[in-house]
Amino acid sequence: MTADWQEARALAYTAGREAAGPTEVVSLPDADGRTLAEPLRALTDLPAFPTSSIDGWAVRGPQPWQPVGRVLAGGVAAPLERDGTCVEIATGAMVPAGAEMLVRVEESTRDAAGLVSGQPRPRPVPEWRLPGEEAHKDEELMPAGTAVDPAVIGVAATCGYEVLSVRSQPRAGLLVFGDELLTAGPPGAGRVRDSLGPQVPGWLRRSGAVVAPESVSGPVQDTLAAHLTALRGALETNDLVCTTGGTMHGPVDHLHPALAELGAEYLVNTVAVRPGFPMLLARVPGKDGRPRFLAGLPGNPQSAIIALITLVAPLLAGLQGRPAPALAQVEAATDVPGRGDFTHLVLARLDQGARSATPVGHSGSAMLRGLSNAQGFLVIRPGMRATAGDLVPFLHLPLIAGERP
Ligand SMILES: Nc1nc2c(c(=O)[nH]1)N[C@H]1C(S)=C(S)[C@@H](COP(=O)(O)OP(=O)(O)OC[C@H]3O[C@@H](n4cnc5c(N)ncnc54)[C@H](O)[C@@H]3O)O[C@H]1N2
Ligand code: MOO
Repeated sequence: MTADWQEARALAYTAGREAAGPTEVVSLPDADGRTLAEPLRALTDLPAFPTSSIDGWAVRGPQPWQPVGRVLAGGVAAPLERDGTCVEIATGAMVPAGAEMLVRVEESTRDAAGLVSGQPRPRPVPEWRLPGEEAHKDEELMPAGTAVDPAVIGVAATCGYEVLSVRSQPRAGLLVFGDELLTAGPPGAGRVRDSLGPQVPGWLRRSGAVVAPESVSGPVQDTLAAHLTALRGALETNDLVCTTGGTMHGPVDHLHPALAELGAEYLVNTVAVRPGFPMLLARVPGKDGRPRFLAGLPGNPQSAIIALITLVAPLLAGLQGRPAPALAQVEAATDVPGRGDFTHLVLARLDQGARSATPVGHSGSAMLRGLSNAQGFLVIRPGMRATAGDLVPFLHLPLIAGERP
């Protein structure tokens, strides 16, 4: 049955969550781009000890102060036991017990006898960082499901972690269907270039999947036998197999018959969205007991990318244990028509501040020029239309920062 667009996204996400991959323990550098499988907790107070934020003197009692030692970053300071004494201290060094103030070196003097005088900066602004100022021991700093980026890795290192528990990365493959497709040279004489084989792996990777080069193949011959062989092979080694084309019921559309042969269970079979209507998502039992997924992307190139961000991106988010991809809200810069009972996804370009979006040209479902000029889609829900100035949901393409400024 045709699913509502929002429901289809939710179904895909839930199916992914239910099949989320096992946990792996990886080194901090290898955790980049992965997802926390457990909350990240502070292992100690942070800072773990009172830490000088200046180069100068740690002093006790009234001045002048007799220097009795020196403490550098990395050292353990002996306590200051008597009034009228101080130790020389470096930025990052542990403040000795007994110290009452820190005096900056440039705000201090030494007399001929070596005694130090100076003006400590008045409290409550101490010149040192107090234990627990940034985090308390066992405090949750980030929940499970957090995407690991370089800053998260930095926090984990600050806390003292060497490894992180992360979700395994879903492995995805791609099978391109269509005897009319060329893999080299310009289109003509009834044939078109395959524009999905070269681009879909990039979108999958940006959505968190690992795509091995040997898991991308096509064009697969337009016969049921060839489809079955290719699908069985791809499902052996991948958690998710995307196919392009053949989602309809034309004379050489073999996807549905192949799914029947494989005993696949449809989670979504057509979505009330324009473009992209014939997209599908199915689940196939894996030999190891874990389910495999099959996403059928329609052949029209823009429709295929819409199916990717409608079904595949939420599925991959679920498989990685991440939150479902959220919609933004932006102002429609112009009037945007609806599509009756269908959700209308309208390729649009965000303005500099990403507050408003303007539909782009060349956005037919068989075209890709508009896609390469947009950051995502304005979402016009069934029965709706937008008037310039209305706040409208916006679905981002999974672009990396800086890719479409
Ligand atoms: N009788 C009907 N026919 C069609 C309907 C319909 O409702 N009734 N819907 C149309 C819509 S909408 C779409 S979308 C397509 C989806 O069809 P398929 O998924 O079966 O895709 P194909 O027929 O294989 O190809 C459609 C179109 O896309 C071109 N194509 C396919 N793969 C690629 C590729 N990798 N790179 C570039 N271009 C590709 C293909 O040559 C066709 O032009 O069905 C409509 N028909
Ligand atoms: O639904 Mo088709 O996917 O409009 O081009």
